Amino acid sequence: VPKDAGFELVALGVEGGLDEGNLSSYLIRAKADTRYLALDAGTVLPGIAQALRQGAFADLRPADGLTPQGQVLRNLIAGTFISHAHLDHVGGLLVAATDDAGRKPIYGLAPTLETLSADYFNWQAWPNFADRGPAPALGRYVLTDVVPGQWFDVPGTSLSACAYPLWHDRLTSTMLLVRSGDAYFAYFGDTGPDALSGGQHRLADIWRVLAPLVRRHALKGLLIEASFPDDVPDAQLFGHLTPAWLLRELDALAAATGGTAPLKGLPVLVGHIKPSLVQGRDPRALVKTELEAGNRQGVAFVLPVQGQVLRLP
Ligand SMILES: Nc1ncnc2c1ncn2[C@@H]1O[C@@H]2COP(=O)(O)O[C@H]2[C@H]1O
Repeated sequence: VPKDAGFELVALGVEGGLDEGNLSSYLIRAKADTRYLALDAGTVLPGIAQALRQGAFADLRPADGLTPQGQVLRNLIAGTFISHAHLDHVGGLLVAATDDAGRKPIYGLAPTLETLSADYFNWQAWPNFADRGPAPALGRYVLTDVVPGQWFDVPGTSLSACAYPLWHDRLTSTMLLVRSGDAYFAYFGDTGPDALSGGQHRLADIWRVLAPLVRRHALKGLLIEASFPDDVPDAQLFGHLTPAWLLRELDALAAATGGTAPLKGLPVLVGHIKPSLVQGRDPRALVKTELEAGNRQGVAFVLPVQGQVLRLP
């Protein structure tokens, strides 16, 4: 294994709602690379600012008369993957678009990009910074449909990636499997458990894909959601996971790999926890406690905080 294998992740936004300054967005790069692929874009510029305050992007050199925040946005983000077009996964990209560099790819499944185009980049909700839709199409972003199960390269990086559909209530969300050399990382957009999906088996299909990678320790980690603590009833999950449902899905991954052993120590990053407006309730603490209490597979749960840099060797 080359010593520069593996990934670096920067958490730009980690929460599952309510705080528009801290919504799902992560940057990922291969350790040997300079540039990142953004994984969702709920909160972008405030997340970059927070990461800079915490010492991220240490190799940044003054360039182009830009602020450090501007350099990261314009020069270090090579493209963006959108798991689904919900506002809390695209808002940061839209707001930053006025000052982003072109032409950058936005990757997503066809229906996701069609929603982006029709409902945001339409000159009514927002100027059309995309390369399709109502004229003039400014072309700063190249909407790039990806096909489930088909690998594509991310120009400007050594990454390639492959999308898999996920069940998310009334729409399709996406898992992106990211690859650099023989190192893999699985980024899950919002998803509910197979058992509540009305007979779909999106996660089971994905566990079958990931199992051989887990078995030979090529999967360096995964990032998945646990939106609500366990006391939220199934009928109010709206296509999301709780710790109990996530733990059951990890059992399914273990079964697909042929046992618990390969999962020991696997970094499982957990995001999209929804803050609560109820006095005294701390969903983040509840989710963490519930995950640790039920950690039958011995994975390494991590709850990233905004601005954190995570290294996955
Ligand atoms: N039927 C519903 N009733 C009330 N709230 C909902 C309903 N469906 C979705 N939501 C909320 O709307 C949010 C949209 O983003 P999320 O999927 O993260 O989480 C969803 C829930 O918090």
